[in-house]
Formats: sequence, C-alpha cells, structure tokens
Amino acid sequence: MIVTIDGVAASGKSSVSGGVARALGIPYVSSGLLYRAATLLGLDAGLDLGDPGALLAHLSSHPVRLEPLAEGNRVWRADRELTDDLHSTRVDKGVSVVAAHPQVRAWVDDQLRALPEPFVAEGRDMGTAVFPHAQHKFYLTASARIRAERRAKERPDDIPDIEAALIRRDELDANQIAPAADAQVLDTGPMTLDEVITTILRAVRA
Ligand SMILES: Nc1ncnc2c1ncn2[C@@H]1O[C@H](COP(=O)(O)OP(=O)(O)O)[C@@H](O)[C@H]1O
Ligand SMILES: Nc1ccn([C@@H]2O[C@H](COP(=O)(O)OP(=O)(O)O)[C@@H](O)[C@H]2O)c(=O)n1
Repeated sequence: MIVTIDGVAASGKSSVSGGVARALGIPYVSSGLLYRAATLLGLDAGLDLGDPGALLAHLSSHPVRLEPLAEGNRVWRADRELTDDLHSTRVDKGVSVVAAHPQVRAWVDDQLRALPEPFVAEGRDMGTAVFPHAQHKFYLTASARIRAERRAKERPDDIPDIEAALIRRDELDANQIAPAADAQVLDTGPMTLDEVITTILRAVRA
C-alpha cells in the first residue's frame, strides 16, 4: 500500500505524514529531502545549480542515501549525515532550480520507486508523476500567511520574509505542484495538526 501526501511549501506534509505513518505502523518517505540533499551537495561543491550534468556527475561520485524511518527520514552521503543541514534558507533558495531538472527528478524518482511498500510518500508529485496508482492520495494547502506563521517557529527570519519566500517557491515549483485528480484536498488552515492526521487516517481506514 502507498499513501501519498502532496502539497505546497510548509503546508504540513512532513508533520502530517509522520503522524499518519506512525499510526499505521509504516515508514514515511520525504521526497523533498532528496532534492534538498542534491542542492546542499551542489552548493557545498560550488557547482552551478543550473547545470544538471555537473550536479548528476557529482551525485554519482557522492551517493546520497535516504533512510525512511517511522520517526523521521535521515539522509546520508557515505557516512556523513546530512539531515540537519537540509532545512535551511540557503537550501530553500536553491532547491527549486535543482528540482526543475528532469535528470534530477529521475534521480529522485528512481530511488523512491525502489523502496519496499508499504509507506507514506510526501512531496509535490507523489500522487501524480511518481506513484499515480497509490491507493490513497491527499493534497495539503493553507494560505501563504498561515504557512509562514507556522514556518516562522523554525526559522530565524520574520514572517513577511518567510511568506514572500514561500510564495516565490510555490511559483518556481508550479510545474510539479498540481494535486492529482483523485487526491483528497485538505485546507489545513482551519485545522490542527491532529485534526489533519485524524482526517487522513479515517479515510485510509474506511
Ligand atoms: N494543521 C497544522 N496546524 C498547526 N501547525 C501545523 C499544522 N501542520 C503543520 N504544522 C506545523 O507547521 C510547520 C511546517 O510543517 P511541515 O510538516 O514542516 O510542512 P512541510 O513538510 O509541508 O514543509 C511545522 O512546525 C508543523 O509542526
Ligand atoms: N516531490 C517533490 C518534493 C520536493 N520538490 C522540490 O523540493 C523542494 C523542497 O521540498 P520540501 O517538501 O522539502 O519543502 P517544504 O514544503 O518542506 O518546504 C520543493 O520546493 C520543490 O522545489 C519537488 O520538486 N518535488
């Protein structure tokens, strides 16, 4: 079984996916972390993020491994853990450029499709391009302001700057951001985190 949870930046995908996966007793996979890892490696190597050939060559010589665990995903490059360095404003600013390359998307999708079921997969295009046959598909939205207020608890930046950055990233992600036609769309703005998790679990268990 595959459950997909897609949505815009800071809509609650990771928190909701983790809660749903823990309740179901299965791992969850955060596809965005692979795009973030590719971005971080490119930045640290001083590469042009607009050059997919250079990025893929670097990734092939520095293999990245995603470890999906019920309590959260961990990302490794060889024996160096990258996880804690992936959610930074520096990576946020470059990741949409990296994610726009079809070669990088294929690099991510190949790793995701090799994972053994069952799992929850969260990202942008899990229910459309990557797992179109998933049994349960959900898509999370919320206003940019609400998302910025939530993200502000985790970042040093102020809310208007975070809101502008989220809107900008949603625009850059436009090619992969549309919900699947058969996804249940949830506006998480008026909902607590637990209410979103409960709503999804009720649908999965129905
Ligand atoms: N429905 C909700 N109500 C309140 N806070 C939420 C809700 N969903 C997520 N959050 C919080 O918002 C922040 C961003 O959520 P996150 O899961 O990181 O989003 P994404 O993975 O889509 O970027 C986190 O601090 C999370 O705990
Ligand atoms: N399935 C996915 C997941 C992420 N991404 C890209 O990776 C970036 C980071 O994804 P993320 O899910 O970690 O971002 P947040 O929504 O957590 O801020 C997104 O802004 C997209 O550019 C994508 O293109 N496709």
